[in-house]
Amino acid sequence: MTQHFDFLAIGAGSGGIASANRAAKHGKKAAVIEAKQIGGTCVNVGCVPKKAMWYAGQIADAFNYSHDYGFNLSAGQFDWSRLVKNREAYIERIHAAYGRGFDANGVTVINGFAKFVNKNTVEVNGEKITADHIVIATGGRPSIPDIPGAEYGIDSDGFFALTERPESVAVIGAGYIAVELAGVLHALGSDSHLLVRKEKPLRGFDEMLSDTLVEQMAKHGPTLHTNSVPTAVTKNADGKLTIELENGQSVGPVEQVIWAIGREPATDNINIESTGIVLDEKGYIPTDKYQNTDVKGIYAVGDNTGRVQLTPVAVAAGRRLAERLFNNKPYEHLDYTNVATVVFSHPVIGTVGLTEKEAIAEYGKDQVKVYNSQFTALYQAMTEDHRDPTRMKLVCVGKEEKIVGIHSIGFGSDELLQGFAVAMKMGATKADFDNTVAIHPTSAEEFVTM
Ligand SMILES: Cc1cc2nc3c(=O)[nH]c(=O)nc-3n(C[C@H](O)[C@H](O)[C@H](O)COP(=O)(O)OP(=O)(O)OC[C@H]3O[C@@H](n4cnc5c(N)ncnc54)[C@H](O)[C@@H]3O)c2cc1C
Ligand SMILES: NC(=O)c1ccc[n+]([C@@H]2O[C@H](COP(=O)([O-])OP(=O)(O)OC[C@H]3O[C@@H](n4cnc5c(N)ncnc54)[C@H](O)[C@@H]3O)[C@@H](O)[C@H]2O)c1
Repeated sequence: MTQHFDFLAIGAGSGGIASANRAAKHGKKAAVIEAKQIGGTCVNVGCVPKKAMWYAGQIADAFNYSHDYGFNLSAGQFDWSRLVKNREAYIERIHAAYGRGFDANGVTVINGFAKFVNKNTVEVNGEKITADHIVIATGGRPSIPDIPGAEYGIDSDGFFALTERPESVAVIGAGYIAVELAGVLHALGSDSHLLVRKEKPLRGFDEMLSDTLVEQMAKHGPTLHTNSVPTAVTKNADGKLTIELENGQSVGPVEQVIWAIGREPATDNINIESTGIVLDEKGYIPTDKYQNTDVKGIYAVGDNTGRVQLTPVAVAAGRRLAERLFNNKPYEHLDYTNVATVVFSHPVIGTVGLTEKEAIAEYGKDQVKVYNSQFTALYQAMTEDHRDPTRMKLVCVGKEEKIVGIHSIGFGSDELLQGFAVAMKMGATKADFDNTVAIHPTSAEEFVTM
């Protein structure tokens, strides 16, 4: 018999789970269909395991500082497999918590791969399911380049599957994932190389952030190879890998090659054509600001819409969709501007709003005022070898100096940003920041004392 739901989410990742739970809380008969593991990318092969590995890197850094703080310690033998075991056990606890949440809300979980039959019907494990409202929340997957030997490399999913620490590794890419994984591997003792196609990583970020990252990487980070476009990967007799570059040079041999060159939407294999939806040229699902596709009753949220690819964005879009559909809020939608984000690099970056360049392009040079600050965080000021500068920038516009960009790199930049992002979203000016008494001694206080 065909099962029917009020609301059906294809994909139980960040967006699917959030929307289905919210629909069920409003009394709707809701279901999620998941082909792999509940929690999707973020929980299983993204934010969560990445942050656990990043914390391991932070602990390794703390060992390096410990002597200056009076301890006679060294990192000693690091057991990668124990870290992975504990990380995966934590992820299992998250799966269980999601299960309890579904039970409490009355959301049905269907395991299997869903394909559309028509705009109201999907097929899973040979069974048909219909729904009044269907949200496509299928996320994305890592891209692999089309070059000889690319298959010798692994992607971020493969990184999380590693059961041993590679002695040497080349990470290819210049975005979030590349700098995060290269930074973690370096901190945990692998001989790490980061290969970027142009002159530096994180080129879309404020120059101050990317330049500081490059400067500190040169002192104690992975080896950065700029202008390095891979053309082939070759496997040597001992199993090690060498990356051939367009400029005639090569990098390697290394034990592992990790591709971190971007992600593609998981929309190509769900028979979406049968619904009448037409994908854009990159395979993303076009949606309006209400997450509506061109077909009535079908919506899309999260990474497969080609907007900001972050978990809280998928969650917020999914929840707002359910609020709009089932809680009498016809105009509820997500504002995609000024989304704060953290790059868990070494050192960590927190950023929200416009870069200095973007602000000048949008408002004109005479309208933009920038405040910069550089200092050594007290945590590192105590250490002999790691007195790296923390750098912060406020980008302000107009006579009233409305804050349109907040950028920070250095110890604590991750945790300090959220509150400042609230202030910026509320329209704070530089004077509002100045009127706020500082919390001392912290790094965050620098933003109200510039
Ligand atoms: C290495 C890495 C680190 C990241 N770190 C961060 C971070 O620190 N902070 C942050 O905010 N974001 C981070 N992200 C991004 C974040 O994980 C994504 O933005 C988020 O998971 C997107 O959620 P989603 O619901 O769109 O898709 P996903 O979480 O990818 O979920 C989609 C789900 O749909 C399932 N699925 C796909 N097709 C079907 C089908 N036909 N039938 C049934 N099920 C299907 C998939 O198996 C998957 O479980 C990271 C991503 C990666 C790869
Ligand atoms: N901390 C976080 O919040 C976090 C962490 C990881 C991922 N994410 C999200 O996931 C998304 C995907 O991350 P990502 O790092 O895969 O993508 P990305 O788009 O951030 O970066 C991909 C990089 O690969 C480079 N590249 C593309 N093709 C290449 C090629 N053939 N050879 C060499 N380099 C190539 C690009 O220039 C780009 O710099 C991010 O945009 C982000 O939204 C967020």
